[in-house]
Amino acid sequence: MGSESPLKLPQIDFSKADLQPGTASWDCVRVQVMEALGKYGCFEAFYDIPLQLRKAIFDSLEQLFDLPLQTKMRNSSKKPYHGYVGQYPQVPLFESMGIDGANIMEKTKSLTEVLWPEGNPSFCNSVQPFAQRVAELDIMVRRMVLECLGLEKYFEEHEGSTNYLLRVMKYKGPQTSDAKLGLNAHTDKNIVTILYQNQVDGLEVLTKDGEWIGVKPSEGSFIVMVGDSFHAWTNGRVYSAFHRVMMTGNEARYSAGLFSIPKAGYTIRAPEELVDDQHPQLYKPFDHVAFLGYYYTPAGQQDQFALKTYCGVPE
Ligand SMILES: O=C(O)CCC(=O)C(=O)O
Ligand SMILES: [Fe+2]
Repeated sequence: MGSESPLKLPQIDFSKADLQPGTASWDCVRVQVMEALGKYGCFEAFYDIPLQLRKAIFDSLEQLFDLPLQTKMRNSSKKPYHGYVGQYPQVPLFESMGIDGANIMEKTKSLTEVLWPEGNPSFCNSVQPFAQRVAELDIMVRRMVLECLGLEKYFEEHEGSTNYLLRVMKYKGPQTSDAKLGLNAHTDKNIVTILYQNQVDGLEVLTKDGEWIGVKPSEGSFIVMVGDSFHAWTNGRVYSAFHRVMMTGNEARYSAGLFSIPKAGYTIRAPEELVDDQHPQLYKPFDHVAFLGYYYTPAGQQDQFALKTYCGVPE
C-alpha cells in the first residue's frame, strides 16, 4: 500500500505542565508510550517548544544548507554519519549534517565556528536550546519504558551510556507529483530518535503487518522512534520500525532528528529480568561502535537486518 493508507500513528500528549515521574498524568502517559512503542515502534508526541524557537530552528537549517558545498564538507567526522552527508546518486534529493553533542553549547559553538568563521550566534542560540529541550523528551520516554518494564533501577546507567547527535536533513522537492525516494527504508541503529519536520510531509513508517503509514505530524509535534539498540536492550519489548522518506512536489522538506546513541565501550545487553522461556534472548551482547563497523561495510549497507546478522541469537 502507498502513503494513502488511513492508518495513523498513536498520538501522545506530553504538553502537561506537571509531567513528572510519580504523578498520575505521568503514569497515564507511560502506559500509552509502552503500548505505542511495543506495537508501532513510534508515536507522535505533542510537546511544547516555544514558537520562536521552532521558527528559529528552521531558519537555521535553511542557512546551513544554503552554505556552499565546500563549506558544508568542512564538517567531517571520524564517526560514520556524524559529519556532512549528501550528493549520493541513489538519493539525490537528500543531504544531511550531523551536530555531535548539539545539546552542549561548547560543541555546537565549535561546529558553528567551522561553518561560519565570522560567527553565527543565531545558529548556536537555536540549535543548542532546541537539542536540549528535545533531549528532555528523550529522557522522559526512556524512563517511562524502563519503569513499565519494572527496571527503573537501570535508568541512571542507561541514561549515562548515551550521547546525543542532532542530525538535520534537507530533501529537495522532486518537482513532480510522482513520489520519489528521499531516504531508503531502514531501521535506526541507535536508542531513540526524535524527529521534527517543517510543513512538508514525506516520512513513512512500516507497520508489523507490512503497511506503510504516511506520517503527517501536526504543526509543532514530534515523532518519537525506537532504534535497534533499544529494541535489543529491551529484548524486543519495544519495536524498531522500518521507515523511509518519499517526496513529491516542489517544496523542500527540512527535518531535524535528535539521536540518543550508545557511547563507545558500552555493551548493550538485555537485563536478565527480560530474558525467560517466553522471551528467549534475541541478541548477544554487543558494542554499538563495533556493530556500526559492520553496518557501514558494503555488505552491511545492503543488509536490512544488520543487527540480526551481526549478533542475533539463532532461533
Ligand atoms: O527526515 C526524516 O523524517 C527521517 C530521517 C531518518 O529516518 C534518519 O535520519 O534516520
Ligand atoms: Fe531513520
